[in-house]
Amino acid sequence: MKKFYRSFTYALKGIKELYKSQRNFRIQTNIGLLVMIMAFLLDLPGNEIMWLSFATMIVLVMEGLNTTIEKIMDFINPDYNPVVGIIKDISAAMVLIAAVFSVVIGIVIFGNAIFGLSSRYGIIIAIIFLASIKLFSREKGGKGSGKDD
Ligand SMILES: Nc1ncnc2c1ncn2[C@@H]1O[C@H](COP(=O)(O)OP(=O)(O)OP(=O)(O)O)[C@@H](O)[C@H]1O
Repeated sequence: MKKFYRSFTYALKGIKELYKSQRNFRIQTNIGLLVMIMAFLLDLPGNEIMWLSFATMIVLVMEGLNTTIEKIMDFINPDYNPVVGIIKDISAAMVLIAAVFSVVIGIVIFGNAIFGLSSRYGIIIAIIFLASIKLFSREKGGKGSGKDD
């Protein structure tokens, strides 16, 4: 039990470090808090609260992972290196994907609860995002870079 308590305090230290050093983590925490307060005030059903909690937490988890990867890369290779750049970019991309997922969940749930909107608006955002990935990642050959590992 003592060991569990110690691990918990280390984890809290990590959260404190993330909150103090990462602006994005602070913003995401505040948005998450707002989302949860709104869910409470709107008295949303349990399954919607679960989706909103999942969406909020996954963004915070991905931001933590992104920060960890950035710190590891800066530690093992403080100089400019294109591979480090690619690793950091991909790491940031994962946060963006989680954020878009959260926006889709937010639009579906709050859109319906506040404005009576159809869930289709959430689907539209997801389609636009996924289509944008294809559109902006197109190479001349039309099938990505052809450099898959
Ligand atoms: N050592 C490096 N070599 C090559 N490119 C890098 C390097 N460090 C950063 N970059 C590029 O700059 C971008 C931003 O990196 P950085 O580590 O500053 O992330 P950040 O999101 O600004 O971090 P922070 O959370 O500290 O503000 C990376 O996604 C990458 O494209």
